[in-house]
Amino acid sequence: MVEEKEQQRYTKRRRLAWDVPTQQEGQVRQQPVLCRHNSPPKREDDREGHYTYTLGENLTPRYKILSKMGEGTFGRVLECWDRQTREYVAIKVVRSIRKYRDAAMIEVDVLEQLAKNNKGRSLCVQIRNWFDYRNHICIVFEKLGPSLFDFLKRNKYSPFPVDLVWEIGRQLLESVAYMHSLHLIHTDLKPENILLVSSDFIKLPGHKRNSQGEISYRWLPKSSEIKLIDFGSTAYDNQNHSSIVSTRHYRAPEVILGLGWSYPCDMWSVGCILVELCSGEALFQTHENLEHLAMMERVLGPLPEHMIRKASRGAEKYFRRSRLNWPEGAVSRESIRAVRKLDRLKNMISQCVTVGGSRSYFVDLLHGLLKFDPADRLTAQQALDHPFFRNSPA
Ligand SMILES: Nc1ncnc2c1ncn2[C@@H]1O[C@H](COP(=O)(O)OP(=O)(O)OP(=O)(O)O)[C@@H](O)[C@H]1O
Repeated sequence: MVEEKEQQRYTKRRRLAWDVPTQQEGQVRQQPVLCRHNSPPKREDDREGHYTYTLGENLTPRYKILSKMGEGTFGRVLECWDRQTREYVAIKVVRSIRKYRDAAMIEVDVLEQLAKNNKGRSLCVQIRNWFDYRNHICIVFEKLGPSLFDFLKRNKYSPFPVDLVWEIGRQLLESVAYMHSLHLIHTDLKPENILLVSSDFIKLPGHKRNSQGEISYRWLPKSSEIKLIDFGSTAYDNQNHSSIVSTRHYRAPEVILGLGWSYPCDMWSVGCILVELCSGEALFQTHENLEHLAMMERVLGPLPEHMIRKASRGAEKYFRRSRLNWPEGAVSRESIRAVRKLDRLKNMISQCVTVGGSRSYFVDLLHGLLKFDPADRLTAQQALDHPFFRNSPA
């Protein structure tokens, strides 16, 4: 499922989710809907087990399908009109394949736990309903805005201002601290799974001009309020954690080395996300374990020897005489160049954050989140108590 996820990220990166033309939606809304409250005739699912639908038709008599909002490994997310509550909702229609149906039921269970109090409801996407329709588990969510990834893309991968990173980082850590307090580990934190609550944004003139001398514009969210989504890979603390988890770029070293993982794997992902928001680009742009570890060493220094010694059978091949087999083991010159292009964390951040005081706190926080040894990594609560968050960046 994880390998599929890695490929998915690339389809995702090309996909326009948030900027789907509204014209399409508008056309659909104007179409007369025949048999308003009937379900369409039953059709075959597509080859991947996705539900086949046409915009404007019903998903059960209650929901009318308006547009496609996104797609992931588990299924498609459709914008629908809920005739009963008279509100727009986002419905994840899960693929009709056993493993995804089972994972969806775990997601429903997790969502119900998260929604037990106001805090959870304000930090994580709210589930409104769920049902089993034509062998597809359908999870009805409150409708949220674009993901942080959509926003980065919209801004041509230019960095977020540091005060926005501060606001987003604080809320992200609060959601993760809340999940951890319920003994839940998200395991798939990434900018695609963090949604802005509102789709409203403002357009500001940037400092730069393009090659034709025109001013370039940048978009900023009107509200920085965010919520976590996608609990399909969430794990309970009491499970055996030896499998490969997380989308590649946000995957912690203990996962790659096969050392087993727990709450700290989420904290590593948070560290990678904060750097990405600040620089505009994924910190570790790689598809391959040895290159990934080499990138980590380039940015953060050498891996601790005790972690190398404990590396699983599958990961031993990345080391020679207790050190990373790099650059000797590199698959290509491009790979060596990609690693060499990276700078130490402190220097990377200095280029993106110019405000002196918050910069040194930020670097210190990131070093705490990106500690190789999961036992030394900051917990979500410790990160929230870090001076970076105790002092306003402005
Ligand atoms: N409540 C929501 N409101 C608006 N958009 C949403 C909502 N939930 C999901 N989406 C959109 O649908 C996309 C896919 O959703 P989600 O990540 O839950 O699916 P998935 O199949 O579990 O994905 P993954 O492959 O990452 O596990 C999201 O990236 C987002 O763009």
